[in-house]
Amino acid sequence: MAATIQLYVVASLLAVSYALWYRSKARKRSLPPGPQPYPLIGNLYDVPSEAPWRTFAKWSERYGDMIYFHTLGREVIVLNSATIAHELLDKRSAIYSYRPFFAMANEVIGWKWSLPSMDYGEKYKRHRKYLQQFFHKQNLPKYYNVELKEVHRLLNDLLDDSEHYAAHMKRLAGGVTMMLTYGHEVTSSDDSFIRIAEKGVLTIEAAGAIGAHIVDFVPWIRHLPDWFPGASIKHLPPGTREDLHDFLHKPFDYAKERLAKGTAVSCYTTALLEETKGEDDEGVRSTAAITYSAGFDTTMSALMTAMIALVADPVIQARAQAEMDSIIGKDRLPTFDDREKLLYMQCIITESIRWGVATPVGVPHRVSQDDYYNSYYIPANTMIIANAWAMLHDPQVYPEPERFNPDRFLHGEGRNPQPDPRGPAFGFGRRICPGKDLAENHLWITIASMFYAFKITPAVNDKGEKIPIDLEFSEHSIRHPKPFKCVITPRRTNSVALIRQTVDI
Ligand code: HEM
Repeated sequence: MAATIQLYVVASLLAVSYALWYRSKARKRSLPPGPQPYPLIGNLYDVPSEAPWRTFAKWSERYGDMIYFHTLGREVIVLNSATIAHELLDKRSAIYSYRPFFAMANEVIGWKWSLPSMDYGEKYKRHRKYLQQFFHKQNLPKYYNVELKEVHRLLNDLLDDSEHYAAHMKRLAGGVTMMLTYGHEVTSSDDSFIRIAEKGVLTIEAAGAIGAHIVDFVPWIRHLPDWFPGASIKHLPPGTREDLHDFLHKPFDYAKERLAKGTAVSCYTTALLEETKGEDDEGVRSTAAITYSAGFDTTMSALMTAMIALVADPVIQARAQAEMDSIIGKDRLPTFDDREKLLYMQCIITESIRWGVATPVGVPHRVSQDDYYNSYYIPANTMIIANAWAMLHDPQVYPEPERFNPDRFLHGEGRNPQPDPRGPAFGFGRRICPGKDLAENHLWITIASMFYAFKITPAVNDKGEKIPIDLEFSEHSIRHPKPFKCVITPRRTNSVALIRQTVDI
């Protein structure tokens, strides 16, 4: 009898082991291909901390456009093709709109209120609705006057002090956000709200690359008491929490106070405070703060990208100016009404969005349940990275991808325009960037106005020779063209008068 039981136990153990082995093998076989992992750490050392999107794009040559790897137990799938990203993230957005949990950024530093890192659910939907309704394409004409005012201020600043053009453009981008969000007017680069916002956004840097911190892989470390050996890993630079707190609260309190006193300038915060009648201050406060943290740096990147491209290529710049002269004439500055007619300028904006790829890997998504695509198995909770950089620099889709060439998007007889880059550039499905139309308006009116009013050329050295423009980008999670020097001169004799007239308007 005992022998029978023993035999039965051994047979059962063998059967269970075989089933587990078979399951893991079958699972492995049907996962998308990817680099060979090491035991336990997986592919931790295969993913470079600098510009991983380039490495992911290279992997496509070996593994195809859907690549699986894992690091310390976190499963990741990279999508290098816009078609696959569309199939999964757009068409199956009901299960692909979740976010991975990033313990360091969300819990340790305290960014869990922020929409881009918030998981999908009721609270997320409410916050998203707030942003979406205010920044809906149909509502944007209401904000044209704010944008025009800021752009005209920029033109005046460039006349007064063209050397610090980058600082003036920062003031412009920050100024539009602060006015639309809090009704606060930014009059100098040294504005106190901008300083608060800059410090607040910097706190995220304590997280290192998002998802690269040990706490992100071993989340329970965040619960260790500070005195516990090893807990130092979650220590933050002094002032981090205070800076983040000020960023969230100070501008919001200012707008709320002014609303109570009846002196508020109508803006995102006041409109929503009135709508929610004091029942969701937290939602209004956190979505207001996100307009700066998600919108400022990305918009700056797009502005600088378009600018450097036009400065580096005088032929493209002259062509854009000739088109503007033919549509606008010579006696007024551009307005939003000109946009539809300026087809080449529209292609410049589209090409800037493609060429610069401000957010090369966007924000990762998470799939909430097991799924299959083209017979590949996608395990529940896998992090999905849409590699916009690979999609927008794929030579099969965009020949000579490193070349800035607005003609790719020209329509007309005999032309075959290349795919619109806005999908990959602004993200997918229910998570698509809610500020995309605002950002594009901003980009359009700024670039059109600057190049209508000024001729902008590379700086010259002591010998009068042009200093070549370095078209390299700094490859952070938001890509920026490296700083460059240029000469900004009024384009026509009446340009100064046209710009100065705007001061009194
Ligand atoms: C050129 C400028 C911009 C670019 C390239 C850009 C790009 C992106 C991308 C790629 C995402 C991730 C989408 C996804 O998860 O699939 C995103 C999300 C987001 N963006 Fe933008 N963005 C820009 C400007 C703005 C502006 C001006 C605002 C503010 C009004 C904004 C607010 C947001 C928010 C709140 C999210 C999170 C959405 C969510 O998780 O549901 N962005 N953006």
